[in-house]
Amino acid sequence: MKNADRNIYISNTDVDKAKEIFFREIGDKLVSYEEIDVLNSLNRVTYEAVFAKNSSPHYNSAAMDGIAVVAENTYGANEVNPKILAEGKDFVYINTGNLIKEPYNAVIMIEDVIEMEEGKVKILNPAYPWQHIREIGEDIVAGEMIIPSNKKIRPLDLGALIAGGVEKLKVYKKPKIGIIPTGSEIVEKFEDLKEGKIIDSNSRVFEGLVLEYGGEPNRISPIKDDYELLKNTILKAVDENDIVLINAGSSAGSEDYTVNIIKEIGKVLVHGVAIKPGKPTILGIVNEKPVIGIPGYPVSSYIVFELFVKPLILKYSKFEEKKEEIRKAVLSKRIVSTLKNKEFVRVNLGYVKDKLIATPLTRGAGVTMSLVKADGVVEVPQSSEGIEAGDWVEVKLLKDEDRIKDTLVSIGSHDLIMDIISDIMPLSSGHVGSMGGIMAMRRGECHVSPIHLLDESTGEYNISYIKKYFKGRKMALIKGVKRLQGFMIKKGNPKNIKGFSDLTRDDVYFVNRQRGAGTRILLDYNLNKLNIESSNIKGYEREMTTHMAVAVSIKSNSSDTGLGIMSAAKAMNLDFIPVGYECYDFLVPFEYMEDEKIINFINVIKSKEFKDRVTKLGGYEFEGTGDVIIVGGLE
Ligand SMILES: Nc1nc2c(c(=O)[nH]1)N[C@H]1C(S)=C(S)[C@@H](COP(=O)(O)OP(=O)(O)OC[C@H]3O[C@@H](n4cnc5c(N)ncnc54)[C@H](O)[C@@H]3O)O[C@H]1N2
Ligand code: MOO
Repeated sequence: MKNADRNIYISNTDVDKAKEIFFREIGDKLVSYEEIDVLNSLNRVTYEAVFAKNSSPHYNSAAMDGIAVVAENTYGANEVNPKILAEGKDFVYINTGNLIKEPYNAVIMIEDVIEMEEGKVKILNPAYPWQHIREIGEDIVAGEMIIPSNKKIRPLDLGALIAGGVEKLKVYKKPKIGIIPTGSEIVEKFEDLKEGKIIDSNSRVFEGLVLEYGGEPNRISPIKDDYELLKNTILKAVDENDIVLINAGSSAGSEDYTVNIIKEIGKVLVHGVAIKPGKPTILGIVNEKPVIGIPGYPVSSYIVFELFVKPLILKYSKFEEKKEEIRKAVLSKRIVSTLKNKEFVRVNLGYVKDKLIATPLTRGAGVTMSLVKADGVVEVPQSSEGIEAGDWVEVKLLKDEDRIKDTLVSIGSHDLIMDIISDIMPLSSGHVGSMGGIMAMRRGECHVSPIHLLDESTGEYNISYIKKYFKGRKMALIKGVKRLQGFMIKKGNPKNIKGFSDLTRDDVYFVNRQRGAGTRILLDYNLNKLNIESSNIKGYEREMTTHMAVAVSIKSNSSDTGLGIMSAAKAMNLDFIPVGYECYDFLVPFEYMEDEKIINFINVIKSKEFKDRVTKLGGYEFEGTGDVIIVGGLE
């Protein structure tokens, strides 16, 4: 395919400008209402105020179980001169809710009625008119407004509408959203998931979001990249829906047809928005209906949905938009950005003292998990080339702030046990290596730093580093786990790797950890000891930030070996050559030791549940786990 046939001329329209162009074109013409049965009205939004047809109660009714009497006939009753009443003449028995018939005008509770012979009762106190009677309209008076316009009907409102005799009412029409997943590689069923195929997850996310925002999703099965087929599918969807979403095929691939089809059958208002992720967004109109081409990557598709589709659905459904909760936070890790676009960076959040700390998550547009794990989103403006660690940023909360307040913030070395801890207690875990953790702790940006730093002169772990970097400050080291470090290798060890000296072989490709990672220090320590030049190791410069990333690199044949923990090797079904146990401990400023989050944390790592689950990972030992060593301060 020639470039001329591809859509390589994607624009870079500012996001606010794109919204303005799009929403101006759509206007209000599509908002409409329908009259529906009250029984189907839950969660719908009223188009106009609803007034009661009937009063409730619509007859005078007994408010208590007892007898109905004529109040005036009971006057003068007292202990000395009780009144004797005859059934059928002076009173009738009545239950709560029963109709009060003429001439009765008061109810005496059964507890105050003394039964005598058949058909006779005695009362010791008079009744006053209308006592224990619910009069007509006590609750709702016919003609009274039950709920105003633009109100979402809750179960309680539904009750009041029915009580008020409302049988039908006008509500905003739910917008129908046609959802078209596209791509020859996209499959719907797990059994079709062969190599090169991708399961359609995006359109399921859209379905859920459409429902949440008050629309009616009409999803179809994924369709192949075929111009005519896609064109006809879009035309049909436009015919049957109010808004049409086409997922993937929005960029410059040889089979990205969407933009040309919309051009042919309608109008493309914008192709290319200055956002990351989400750049190749298409905003178009076909037969006066909005048609949106949403980029295929899952994170891109979610962000584009939230930016352009959500406000559109809300405009029709009149569901109220939840107020955005914006907070100021300190960034714990640098974000590099470009001047080309506004970037949406997913972050973990946690409060350290009164400071909200934002730790950026992976930024790849394909990493759905960065959204699943995110507590908030930081928008890096187009005018910014990045944000430094320690800078203040604005963050939009995605989770409840109370939960964020309960979250323990950990920044430092990565280990699989952090996932287990975060499954037992709220934990935000940033992976920047042991030294990165120490730096973050010095800046006051975390409660704990998992570290495993080998002192090359003494062979001891962690203590000397704490003394060096926290001079004069009282720190606590919570003993964590002993974990087995070693070489991860492919199953069966096809390259016959035995130890560090094999790393310089011509046929061995190594994958390294980032500078400052404890595992990197362990490697350099051993290379030094054995007089091995790092420049002779192929792949020494390739840095990964987690053990699992190293394991994946070996598993996927990008490299032959790397240093890492046994549990990561086991998780990826790799073989493992042990190098030795190291101490993976948790550094905490002494003043936080009373903090409930730290107390909880210690309880968690001492717990049987934690130890059982970690043991299953393989390669861990528990020696004094949870014990506290005080380092520094006034000794
Ligand atoms: N030469 C260029 N290449 C690309 C550009 C560009 O400007 N020039 N833009 C890149 C960006 S940014 C994005 S975002 C993607 C968007 O691509 P498309 O919208 O055309 O989508 P595809 O290429 O078909 O798919 C991308 C990715 O998403 C997966 N996918 C698609 N549909 C689904 C679904 N329903 N559920 C889950 N995942 C889905 C698909 O398999 C791909 O992995 O283009 C870049 N390329
Ligand atoms: O715009 Mo794409 O969504 O950055 O990956």
